[in-house]
Amino acid sequence: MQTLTGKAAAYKISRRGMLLGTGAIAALGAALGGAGGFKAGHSYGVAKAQVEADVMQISYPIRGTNQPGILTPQQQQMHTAAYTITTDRKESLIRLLKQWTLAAERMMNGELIGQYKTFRDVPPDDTGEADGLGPAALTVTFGFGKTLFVTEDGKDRFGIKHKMPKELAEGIHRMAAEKLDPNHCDGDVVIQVCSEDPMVALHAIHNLTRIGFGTASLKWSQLGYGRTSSTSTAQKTPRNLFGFKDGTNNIKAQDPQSELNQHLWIQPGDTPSDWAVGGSYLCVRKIKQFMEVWDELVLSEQEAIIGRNKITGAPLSGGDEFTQPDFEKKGEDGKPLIPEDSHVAVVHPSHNSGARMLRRGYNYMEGNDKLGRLEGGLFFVAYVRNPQTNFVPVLANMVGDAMTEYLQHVASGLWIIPPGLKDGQDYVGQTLFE
Ligand SMILES: C=CC1=C(C)c2cc3[nH]c(cc4nc(cc5[nH]c(cc1n2)c(C)c5CCC(=O)O)C(CCC(=O)O)=C4C)c(C)c3C=C
Ligand SMILES: [Fe+2]
Repeated sequence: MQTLTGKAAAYKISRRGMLLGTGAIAALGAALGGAGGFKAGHSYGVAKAQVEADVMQISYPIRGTNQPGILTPQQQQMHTAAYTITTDRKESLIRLLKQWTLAAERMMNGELIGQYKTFRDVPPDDTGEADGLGPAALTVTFGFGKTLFVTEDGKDRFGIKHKMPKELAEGIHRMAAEKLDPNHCDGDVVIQVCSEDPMVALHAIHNLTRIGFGTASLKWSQLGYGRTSSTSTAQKTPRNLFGFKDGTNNIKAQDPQSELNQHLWIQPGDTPSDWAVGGSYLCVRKIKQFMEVWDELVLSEQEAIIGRNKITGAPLSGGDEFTQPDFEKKGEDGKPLIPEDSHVAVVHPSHNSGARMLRRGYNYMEGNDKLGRLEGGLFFVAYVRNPQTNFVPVLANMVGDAMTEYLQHVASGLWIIPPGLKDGQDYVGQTLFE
């Protein structure tokens, strides 16, 4: 096993030593959106190609206080996979976590994960489909499910049950509008891969799954294309499949550290023996959106259901996209301008004991059903410090949400996210096993 090299810089663009930082994605948006004033034709084509090439060179480090892929500027592509650990031997699990960590670091650096072209008489270590593409802002984020700590029949196979936080053990209870497929829920280990390039994301899960053969078997996997949140103020707010701006009032990397500590990162005293300080919880809901029904609602109905203007994203109480909603403000008819059962009113922190979450979801589209209806929706992803205060009650409140009629929750999952890899550590989650 080779040791990890680590990276001191928060992130880098290797080619031409050009640092773009969180503005890189904004620069891409500005150039591609024409905001920078590029004229049509040759110069636009050259600029677009240049920005795309630069984005392919963005790389993030695996080492740090927190894992990458959470507060990292949200990338456009996602491939998330959940695995069943098929061994009962702790040493085999740790060996797998070391191999996964090393492979993740290599791929995040834009490197191949082992010998690829050298020996013609053995299968190459790397599956190869991202050769030459660059790191493309790849992040690999690991999480541990309840069943890694204790199996469904109560077995403590890795001797870590005493380190399972009660917030994970409680899970996510049954909710309104759900028809969950158990084969697509939870999992012993989850790996969330995000990138600006679809092939780079697919390649990472392909390689990691291959490394797991014999120790970890793929339970389910999910592709997401088109982010539905922003995690940095430098990013333009994207839209979801109902056509609304999504991710406006999200936790962002630029928020005060005190706010991030209160709502996002696990703090001392939160988990047994503090093994997960600097970690978080990953809460997932795969939500089918009934687009054909939604698309026939008149614009004002759609806006009343969300509580925001469809074009600008501003709250119906007025202002611009980033004005805070005023739930007291009434219209001429004496009713609140933002309906009480609108999505924004139901999930807003002011109606949920101040609870906030970092949303990091993706649109998905998986063909169509037998009646020709699109099979698509939102792969909802939220990171929180405590799922039982910051996620589950908000989700439960959606029973009174006017949008719920147009949704069906089809999958669900909860995992604890270990902290970032520290110097001297050689696998993600090491503090859990020591
Ligand atoms: C339990 C948490 C949430 C689920 C599930 C959820 C599903 C869901 N949301 C949209 C569309 C929008 N959501 C918006 C805001 C918003 N949503 C949640 C939580 C859940 N959404 C929160 C906490 C917030 C922020 C509320 C606030 O502080 O103002 C918005 C408005 C724009 C924004 O701020 O992002 C939209 C639009 C869909 C379509 C959906 C399920 C498919
Ligand atoms: Fe929402």
